[in-house]
Amino acid sequence: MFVKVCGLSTAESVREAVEAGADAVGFVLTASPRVVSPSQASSLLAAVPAGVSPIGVFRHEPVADAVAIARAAGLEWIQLHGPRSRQDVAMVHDAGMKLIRAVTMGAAPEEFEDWGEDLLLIDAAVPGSGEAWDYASVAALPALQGRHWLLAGGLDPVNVGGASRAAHAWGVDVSSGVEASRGVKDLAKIRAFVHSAKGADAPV
Ligand SMILES: O=C(O)c1ccccc1NCC(=O)[C@H](O)[C@H](O)COP(=O)(O)O
Repeated sequence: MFVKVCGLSTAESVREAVEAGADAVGFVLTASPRVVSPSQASSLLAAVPAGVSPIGVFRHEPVADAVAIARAAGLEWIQLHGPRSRQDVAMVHDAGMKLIRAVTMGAAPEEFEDWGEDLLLIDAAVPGSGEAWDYASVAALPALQGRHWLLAGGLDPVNVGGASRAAHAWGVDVSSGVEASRGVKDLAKIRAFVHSAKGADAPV
């Protein structure tokens, strides 16, 4: 199970996610209670070892702006929320970067198709809201079969196992569910989430 922990803003929280076994860490570079500046994100990279992917998260920014900001921060991966096109995916790759394309669980069927992104992320209606949804509703979508995609929205250390199994997810992403209060990460919850998620696809 691939695990991404998002909305990290301190070196301690990055280290906790990495030591727990996270595969990716997310830095929010758009309007959010979790926002970090490009220079803060750049500093946090010191706590990210090779083999763990640091990802810059954007919402309404045009692709060119997101690419420029991520590049200034030293990031090679970006995560784009908001309405996007196949041309946007190509622009990210033409810039030499990798892409997580985020769609909401109620998106039109064509948005779940493979547009060439490196990973698809299926989220609640409002990103970073901590809002749970009917995870099983995407399990049988033909466009997802055999794909690498991340489940997000309202996950926490307790529900991640059942949610990922219900959705047939390849990986998971969390932010609110590992916080003590909005925008403030809880180190014990980060560790518990990564361990729960990593154990979720083990035989029971
Ligand atoms: O975290 C935010 O505030 C945010 C703002 C704008 C775009 C994306 C944002 N977060 C993305 C994520 O944290 C995750 O990809 C995902 O939405 C998980 O959210 P949560 O339900 O809080 O676990």
